[in-house]
Amino acid sequence: MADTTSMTTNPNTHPNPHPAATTGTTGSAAGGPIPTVIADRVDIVYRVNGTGAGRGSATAALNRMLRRKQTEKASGVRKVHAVRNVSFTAYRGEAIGLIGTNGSGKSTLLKAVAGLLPVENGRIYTDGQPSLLGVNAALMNDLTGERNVYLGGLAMGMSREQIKERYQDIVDFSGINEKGDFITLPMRTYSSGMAARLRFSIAAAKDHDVLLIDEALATGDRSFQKRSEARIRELRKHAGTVFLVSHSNKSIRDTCDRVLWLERGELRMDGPTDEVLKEYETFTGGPDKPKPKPKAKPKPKPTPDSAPAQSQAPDSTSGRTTASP
Ligand SMILES: Nc1ncnc2c1ncn2[C@@H]1O[C@H](COP(=O)(O)OP(=O)(O)OP(=O)(O)O)[C@@H](O)[C@H]1O
Repeated sequence: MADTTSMTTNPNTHPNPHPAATTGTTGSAAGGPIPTVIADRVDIVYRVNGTGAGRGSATAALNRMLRRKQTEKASGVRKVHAVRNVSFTAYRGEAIGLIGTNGSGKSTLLKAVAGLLPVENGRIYTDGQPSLLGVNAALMNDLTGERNVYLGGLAMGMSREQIKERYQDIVDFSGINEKGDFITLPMRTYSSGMAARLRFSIAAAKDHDVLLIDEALATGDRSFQKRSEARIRELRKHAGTVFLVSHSNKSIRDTCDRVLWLERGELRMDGPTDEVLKEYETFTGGPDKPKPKPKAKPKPKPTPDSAPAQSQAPDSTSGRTTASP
């Protein structure tokens, strides 16, 4: 089984295996664009235990251990082939959107680039340290926002001094304290949007070689999304590479100049944002416009005949659930 591999400093050691796959603006040094991530015919397969009879029970687990020599299927292991034969090269200074319908393999691919999942076949070469910022990034819910800023900062390799220096900026960027002193409350008291904002703010406090963002922008409100998009553009300027997984075509359009479209684990398209989104929107049945508000139905004019019928109709409050105090 192959695994994520660090690139050597000499790019010639691992020449770009698929130069034609790359488009868009690329950060470049005197010698040309500098590759930061190369995925070379990557397959990623999950193995799910306990799909046979007696699933989940201790006896089933014991049986599986004893019947090691049996085929995976017979011992109740099922394979999910999440990413199939995917190749691309990302360069410094690029912001790359990862799109695809649910279950198409976006998060899986991102985790593999971060080195958190092994690949079944192929190789992933990365230059520098990739950092995955997911909505489920591992901060501790029982700790205050403040403690989590330190925890997250330390986890990203920042020193205490650096975190202390940037602490106020992180809190201000997150907007957590806009509605009160929430930063001193445990994170479990935050709404999902607030928690995602704090995670993004912590991750964005550092300049990353390769920053992998999984849907974090979707949870913030519009003004936070704008700040985040501006920060992503800044990160790119500092010669990093940003990958953004999102179901919001608008976020992708505003932030990325190149898009990888995955479908059923396969790389369906790799190209400039507009081109790929155009095809994707045709595939999914149109751009992701905000849903129009349902128009209020014009009330029928009361007539003497209809009046009794109207009084029979359910009133507007029927079906509503009222929260008990
Ligand atoms: N831990 C896991 N164990 C087994 N299968 C998994 C696991 N995580 C994901 N999968 C499967 O891998 C495939 C790709 O999932 P993945 O989460 O990467 O898709 P995605 O494109 O990020 O989806 P979404 O847009 O819904 O977040 C799916 O078929 C999913 O069921």
